[in-house]
Amino acid sequence: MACKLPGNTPVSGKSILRRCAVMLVSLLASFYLLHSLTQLGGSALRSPVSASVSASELVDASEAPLRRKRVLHRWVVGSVARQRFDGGGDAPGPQVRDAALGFPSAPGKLRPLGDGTKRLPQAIIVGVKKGGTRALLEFLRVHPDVRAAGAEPHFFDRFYDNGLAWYRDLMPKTLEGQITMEKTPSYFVTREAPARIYSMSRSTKLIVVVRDPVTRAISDYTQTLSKKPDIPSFESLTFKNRTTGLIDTSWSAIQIGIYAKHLDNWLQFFPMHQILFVSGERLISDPAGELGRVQDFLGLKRIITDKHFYFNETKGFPCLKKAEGSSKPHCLGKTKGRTHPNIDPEVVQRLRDFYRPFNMKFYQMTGRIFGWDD
Ligand SMILES: Nc1ncnc2c1ncn2[C@@H]1O[C@H](COP(=O)(O)OS(=O)(=O)O)[C@@H](OP(=O)(O)O)[C@H]1O
Repeated sequence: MACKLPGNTPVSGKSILRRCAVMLVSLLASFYLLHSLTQLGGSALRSPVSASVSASELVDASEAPLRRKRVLHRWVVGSVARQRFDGGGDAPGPQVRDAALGFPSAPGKLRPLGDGTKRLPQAIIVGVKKGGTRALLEFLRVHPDVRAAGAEPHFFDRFYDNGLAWYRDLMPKTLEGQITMEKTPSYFVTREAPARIYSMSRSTKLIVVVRDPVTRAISDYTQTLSKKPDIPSFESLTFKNRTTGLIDTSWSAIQIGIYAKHLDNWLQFFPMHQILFVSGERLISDPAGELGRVQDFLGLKRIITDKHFYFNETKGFPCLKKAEGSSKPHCLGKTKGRTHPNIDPEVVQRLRDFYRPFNMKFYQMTGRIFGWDD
């Protein structure tokens, strides 16, 4: 390698050799440093992906930034945030995602990462599917003393074998005095759920959002239809035998709405005063009113009031003026508030007749007339 010195400065041969050696050493040192840095950065960013990425994920280069964001995300907030993304119909809005990532999307109640402790939930929204459970949780998390897992953990029905430590790890960190919450609507109809929740903590507060079982069934069917457009009609699924008019109570869309029967199961473990029933209908017509009851039940200061909501004409539902950790208005996503298909009025009437006695029993048990049979 030729060694030239800048300018025409007269120098001795020995001095040239010394300077050349110094330059060579520093050049080698720089190369080594650069190499180490790229190795470190490269492997750190790559290894979590290579461990979990599938071949199909690798083909689309346009996905790369998103994937990196996901990896970063996994590092920063772990499984809690991961859940926030995989909720299917319950996918959170961008502000919630940014908050989960620890990005300060807006001034609010975001605290530096690492604050607080992960705790098992003291209150759980246990049901019912299509009752309005997502709306309730999104509204509740506006409260500074409520922190909630984003997506549905399904611990007490699907993942119980994973153990309580696994479950706790899904929870957000909370500070002293804050309530940890989650919602999984399928718990309400899971036989084992009451005993399991009881064995976690007998003082767990339970919330059930209930809705007219007929519209709930149609809503449930609408959701299934959106995923599997080829399923039989609602009318044909409703009956075991259409001519005899025998209702198929084994169809989950019908079964879930027999609230009195499921509630019986919970009352074997929890006293009535530990369960709050929220009207899905009132949650739409008077969200602040229902949220007032929920805050009282949870022992929270009534912070969420009328001022937090506005009625969005396009959505046809109440929305938040400001979502948690954001200064922007926030409505629930497209999967909430779907248009239902028209159902044969005779079938609807038949279902109303079917549910009436169960509804009456439910009103009696809960001490609240929900008005589904007016
Ligand atoms: N504010 C607001 N915005 C949008 N949607 C609202 C709201 N409040 C209640 N609802 C009703 O919530 C229904 C979905 O209930 P869930 O969130 O419990 O569904 S799920 O079980 O989690 O899939 C959903 O049912 P569908 O109308 O059938 O889509 C809504 O009627």
